[in-house]
Amino acid sequence: MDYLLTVTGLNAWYGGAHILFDVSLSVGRGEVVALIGRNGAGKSTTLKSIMGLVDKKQGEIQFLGQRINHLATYKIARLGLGYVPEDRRIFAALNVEENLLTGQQAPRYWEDGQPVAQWTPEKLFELFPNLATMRQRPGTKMSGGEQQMLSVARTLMGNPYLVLLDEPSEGVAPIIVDQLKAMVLQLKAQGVGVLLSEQNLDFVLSVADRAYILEKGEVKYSDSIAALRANATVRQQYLGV
Ligand SMILES: Nc1ncnc2c1ncn2[C@@H]1O[C@H](COP(=O)(O)OP(=O)(O)OP(=O)(O)O)[C@@H](O)[C@H]1O
Repeated sequence: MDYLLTVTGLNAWYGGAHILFDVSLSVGRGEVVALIGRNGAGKSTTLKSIMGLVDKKQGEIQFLGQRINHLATYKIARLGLGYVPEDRRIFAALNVEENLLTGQQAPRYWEDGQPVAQWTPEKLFELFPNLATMRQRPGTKMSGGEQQMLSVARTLMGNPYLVLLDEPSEGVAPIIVDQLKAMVLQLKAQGVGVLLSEQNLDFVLSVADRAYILEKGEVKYSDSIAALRANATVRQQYLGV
């Protein structure tokens, strides 16, 4: 498989604290890959490192065959790597439509000339019907789950080849979790890659193709979702479920 993203031997530090130890992973076109592990395992740090948001790191990160290790975050985003941070970061003073427009980027094409999934506010309102009912609502007057949807939708406005999703289901009502699952599957169907950090195993089992389990900053297990589903010992040992 041609990978959209490959991470090889990634180490990361916050100040003097060594957090990630030789993390390697890959995500292919149309592939949903889960990064799972308990609180503090290093999932967010892995995604932040890929996006150039961790000051000190070592290792190799390639996106679409290009080394992105030393690029500024905004340049990485403009290459078509979308990122939805755990804390959502929507613009509180802007309404839903205005927030969406801040994420807008030009259409993109795969190497073979096929268009990458191209998003407009109207298409996103079909995908997230809740947002369609609050187009003029400011960010301050939205629930956490609605903000989560908006944060994902704004990232999709950049027509990314690949999206990094940091714990999208955390603290979100079940009906919105269902919409987020459907969204991930729709991205996959359109060939977009997804790297999903999640603690919600049900979410992972519903949408992912493969999974990596992180523990204390190291990849302890990596296999297909079918294998993870069948392996109660690994699930119990690393995830406690
Ligand atoms: N800004 C920071 N400064 C110092 N240490 C940090 C910082 N952010 C995270 N850490 C530490 O790095 C480790 C990994 O955290 P990280 O947020 O990547 O874990 P996670 O798997 O995403 O967990 P969670 O679900 O709790 O976010 C933890 O020990 C955490 O305390």
